[in-house]
Amino acid sequence: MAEKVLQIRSLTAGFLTEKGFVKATDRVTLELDRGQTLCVVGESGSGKSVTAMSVMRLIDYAGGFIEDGEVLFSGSDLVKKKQQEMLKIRGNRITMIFQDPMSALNPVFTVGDQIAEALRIHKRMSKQAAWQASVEMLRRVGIPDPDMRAKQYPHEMSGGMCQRVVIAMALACNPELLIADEPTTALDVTVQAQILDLLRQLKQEFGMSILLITHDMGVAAEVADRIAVMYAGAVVEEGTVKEIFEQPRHPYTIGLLKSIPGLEGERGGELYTIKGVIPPISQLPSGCRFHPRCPHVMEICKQREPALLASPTGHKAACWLDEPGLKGAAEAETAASSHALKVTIGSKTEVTL
Ligand SMILES: Nc1ncnc2c1ncn2[C@@H]1O[C@H](COP(=O)(O)OP(=O)(O)OP(=O)(O)O)[C@@H](O)[C@H]1O
Ligand code: NI
Repeated sequence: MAEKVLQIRSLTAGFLTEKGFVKATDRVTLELDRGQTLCVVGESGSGKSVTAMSVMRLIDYAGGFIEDGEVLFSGSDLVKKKQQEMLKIRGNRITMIFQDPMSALNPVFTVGDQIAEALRIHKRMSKQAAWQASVEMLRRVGIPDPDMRAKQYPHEMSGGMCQRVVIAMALACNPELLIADEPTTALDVTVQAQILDLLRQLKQEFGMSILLITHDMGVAAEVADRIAVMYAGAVVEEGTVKEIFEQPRHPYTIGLLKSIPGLEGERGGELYTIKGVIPPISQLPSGCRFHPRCPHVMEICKQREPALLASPTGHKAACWLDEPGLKGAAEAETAASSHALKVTIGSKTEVTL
């Protein structure tokens, strides 16, 4: 069995509002093997960032809190840690990068100084050693002329270059886990691909694990080992990239795959959209949270919540269609209602939906 760097168990986190406690994640369970990349995908508001913020215990500072569950990092529960203890972990053993690199950088310090600062705090390096290490980090993230660049301020660099600096900062302390929340969303497509390549390469070099959050299935196809699909605060499907793309089990996942833009399907280029909107988690429907939008809804879906069940290979889905006995009827329905749609993701994965 591979060693687990992160085990999120039944994590319920949310915010105190005028209406009381409002959940943003609902019993989220996720696991990440050491050296692997887990992508968490889902529409806006599905609870991806709140999950990440909970792992970092940054949720405490965003007006929220963890109501229940465990976040085991290398076996110890971060939920039970004091913020004082988290200071030694955050920015050191677990680091995080965000969508907007500018907001992660301080405009009044040179980028070299900012990377060096992390090393001085967490690794107690001397000023000179930290500076040298930060120039070396800039080189490793593919910044040309790192000696000169280290002396520059963030505003003197492009967005893509700044994201490289942020990655250099995040990796300087050699973290066990990197959490990346939509790290390429703000960048243009070419730069996006370069940053994804860089993350893939650095994961190998540094032997770290990555939890990557994205709403983009194409990004997940590029970098993930495993993919977890979240819907309205809950994980509805989880499996290897191959399982998710070639044998998706949850109708929500199938909908997400069908709505990947820029793919040649047999539908004349028209983009598929999942009907309806994601409900606020405070107003979840009865039964399966996806049932009002599900093209295969059955009576039981309206009444009872399906459990997230694993197949023998570990591919998990929370859907009544998987229930033996219910499956036959549903398959007949599915065959009648769906047209075959072939999509190609990048150069690797071909899926028939
Ligand atoms: N500071 C906050 N106060 C109150 N509610 C919040 C706060 N931050 C997030 N939420 C709520 O928590 C839920 C989950 O939000 P979250 O940011 O985790 O979604 P997400 O999947 O990351 O979406 P996106 O793709 O838009 O980033 C949403 O309903 C959101 O409104
Ligand atoms: Ni988010």
